[in-house]
Amino acid sequence: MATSFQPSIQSRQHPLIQRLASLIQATWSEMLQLSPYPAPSDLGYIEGRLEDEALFIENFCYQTPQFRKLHLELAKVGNHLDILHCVMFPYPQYALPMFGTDIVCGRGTISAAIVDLSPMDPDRRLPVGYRHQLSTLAKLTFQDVRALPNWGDIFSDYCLFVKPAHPDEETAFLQRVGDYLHIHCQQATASLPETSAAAIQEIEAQQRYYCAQQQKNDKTRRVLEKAFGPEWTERYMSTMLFDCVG
Ligand SMILES: C=CC1=C(C)C(=O)N/C1=C\C1=NC(=C\c2[nH]c(/C=C3\NC(=O)C(CC)=C3C)c(C)c2CCC(=O)O)/C(CCC(=O)O)=C1C
Repeated sequence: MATSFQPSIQSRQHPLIQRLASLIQATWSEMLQLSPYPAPSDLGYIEGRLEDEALFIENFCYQTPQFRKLHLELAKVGNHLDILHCVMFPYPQYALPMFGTDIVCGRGTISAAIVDLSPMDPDRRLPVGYRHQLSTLAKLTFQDVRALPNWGDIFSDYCLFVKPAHPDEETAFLQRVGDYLHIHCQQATASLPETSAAAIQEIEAQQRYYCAQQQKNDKTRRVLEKAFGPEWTERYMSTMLFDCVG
């Protein structure tokens, strides 16, 4: 498991991915009490073959008092597919949303840029503190807003899913990810753990549902299966990318 934020892949990826990876690292380092995450040692830095191209994956994992796992992943397929993936998994004792962002860049063009604070509440609403802070953010307009897939019922009303049309939209997306991340870290470090077993079980169930839905993303699965096969991909998606608690 890589333990420093000096990714060897980052410097060869699309500028927006490089900027977002740096923003995530800076925000985590400044706002959270990071400690190393004990992850499977064979999943820190991975190489595979996708048809006749190399697939490189680099994983950075941490934990904090509120989050059982902070996961930043940078992936590169040959020289035509760059990916940034990030999910923050709260301990089920904390009634916090799941922060997730994904950027997919094909042949130098960002085709998918998504960020969300996904509610873990049964009524699928974010905590009132989040809604209050999010409502103060300036409204953004993008030329190409993308439709969520069917498994995307986990995302909130604040989900931003776009294909940035030009560098200004890439910067606007980056800044909005920074806004969500800042609000999330502020809310998380101010939150107190639940004590009710029933409430904790409900949060755990919601987290399992989030992971189950994310594992239905066949666009992710297909890229990984081509390089590593179905068995390895199933293990990777269920233990590294979207490992549910329990
Ligand atoms: C918080 C949200 C979120 C998180 C955390 C997350 O992991 N995915 C998330 C969302 C999300 N991703 C999507 C798409 C794609 N994902 C990949 C691949 C990878 N993405 C990875 O993270 C990895 C591991 C490194 C790989 C390999 C590719 C190739 C695409 C197609 C690109 C495109 O459509 O232009 C879509 C659209 C799905 C659809 O329209 O059907 C959504 C909604």
